[in-house]
Amino acid sequence: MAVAELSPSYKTQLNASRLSFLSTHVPIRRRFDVRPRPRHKRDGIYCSVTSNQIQAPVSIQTEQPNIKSECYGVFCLTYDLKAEEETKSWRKMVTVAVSGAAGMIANHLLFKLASGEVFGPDQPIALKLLGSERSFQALEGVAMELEDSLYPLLREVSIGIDPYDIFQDAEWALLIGAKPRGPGMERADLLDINGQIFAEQGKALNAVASRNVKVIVVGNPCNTNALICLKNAPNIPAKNFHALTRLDENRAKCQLALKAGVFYDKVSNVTIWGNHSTTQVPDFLNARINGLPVKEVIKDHKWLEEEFTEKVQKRGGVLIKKWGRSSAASTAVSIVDAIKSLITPTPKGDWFSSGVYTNGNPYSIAEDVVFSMPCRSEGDGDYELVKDVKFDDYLLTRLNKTMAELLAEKRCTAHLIGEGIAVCDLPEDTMLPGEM
Ligand SMILES: NC(=O)C1=CN([C@@H]2O[C@H](COP(=O)(O)OP(=O)(O)OC[C@H]3O[C@@H](n4cnc5c(N)ncnc54)[C@H](OP(=O)(O)O)[C@@H]3O)[C@@H](O)[C@H]2O)C=CC1
Ligand SMILES: O=C([O-])CC(=O)C(=O)O
Repeated sequence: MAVAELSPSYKTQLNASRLSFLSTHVPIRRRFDVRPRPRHKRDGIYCSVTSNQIQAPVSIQTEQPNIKSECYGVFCLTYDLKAEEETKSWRKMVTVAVSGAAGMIANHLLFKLASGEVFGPDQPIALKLLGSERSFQALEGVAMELEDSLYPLLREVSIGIDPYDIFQDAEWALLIGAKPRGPGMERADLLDINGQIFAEQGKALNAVASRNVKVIVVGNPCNTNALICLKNAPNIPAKNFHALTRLDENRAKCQLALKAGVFYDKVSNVTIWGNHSTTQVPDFLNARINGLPVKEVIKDHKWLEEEFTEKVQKRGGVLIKKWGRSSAASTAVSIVDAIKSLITPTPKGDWFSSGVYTNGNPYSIAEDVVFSMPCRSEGDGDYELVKDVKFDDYLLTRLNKTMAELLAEKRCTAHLIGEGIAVCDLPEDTMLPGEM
């Protein structure tokens, strides 16, 4: 299945005895074994997991023809880490799988993950990058850039096109890859095409990922993709699945700060309710500026109800018009924020937004959908929904609209979640933030 490749630059650096060691004595072990290794042996960085269709040039033969995959490139090097005192205080490796890894968002995100910015300066990381035949070359390019960045914490990188390989033992799965909606494409078609991707990835996570994997779905339509993914992964707690609405929260905070003339760290308690679409509801009723209710600080309530809400809902589309492509850097930042919100205790009195499974929610939101709601975490990867939030007629009317949209998306993907035949009666104006 996998074909070994030694990147030419490394080939030239290796002396003959090392090469002969690699070609004959590479210990055959699981690629993603992250247990501490005796004698501080370290894998190289770059390992490829490919399917039969991908013809990577062969340069290392291990003489065991039945081996499904093997290390290659710099990933095959071994190092004596005895001298590296700092590694003694490092934590156990964390394994992070990323789909759409050759895409624009991933191109920002991967380097943040590898740098230690996300999981901390004592957290070694294994990155497992999922692409496709279409993107495999680009994926190799991404892996090469990761190699060349010499991140001390980045201990393993593997690339591949089979989610059953790439999701093996994943503790985090950041699902970014999804087909963009092309001109003339019906939203129902988009839901179906992407839904199939997420159904397959849900099955793969169910089969091979860590039982406590945390899944953040970014690829759009992310709420319904997350629902499809979790429904296809019955052995993983539904609570572990998130749809990314943190970018919307960040956008809302920015607009409120701008209007109030304060720096955005003064804005707290911002909830995005519902779907990551133009029906999303940025909640200014419960949000605070300098600890005060937003409505006491921003007296222009018409602006809040009309301009602010629409600005947040359509920010993605305005940016696409200016930039010519959708938000990538700020999305990557918001994925980092979303992860950090789960692995660090939420500041007292505050909360964060995430699209999560609605079963058991205290707000009377329909069960069995993925809906963005206010969450708090102890920093253990888990979260609880915030109970003390207020509702008024304005908020409730909009909550009902975004809920109706999500229920329609769910009906439209019934065939992917084991609920029979799909019926697509999506509201006409169902749009992603980037579509306008
Ligand atoms: N939730 C949020 O807040 C946001 C979500 N998004 C969404 O994130 C996703 C990724 O965005 P971005 O990284 O900018 O997009 P890119 O187009 O740069 O990358 C997307 C990746 O998706 C993969 N993909 C999977 N299936 C298909 C398919 N059938 N056809 C084409 N490509 C496919 C491709 O990788 P490969 O070939 O390797 O599979 C591609 O590299 C999009 O769905 C976008 O709408 C964007 C911004 C914000
Ligand atoms: O619509 C898109 O693809 C981009 C998007 O989600 C956003 O900018 O929020």
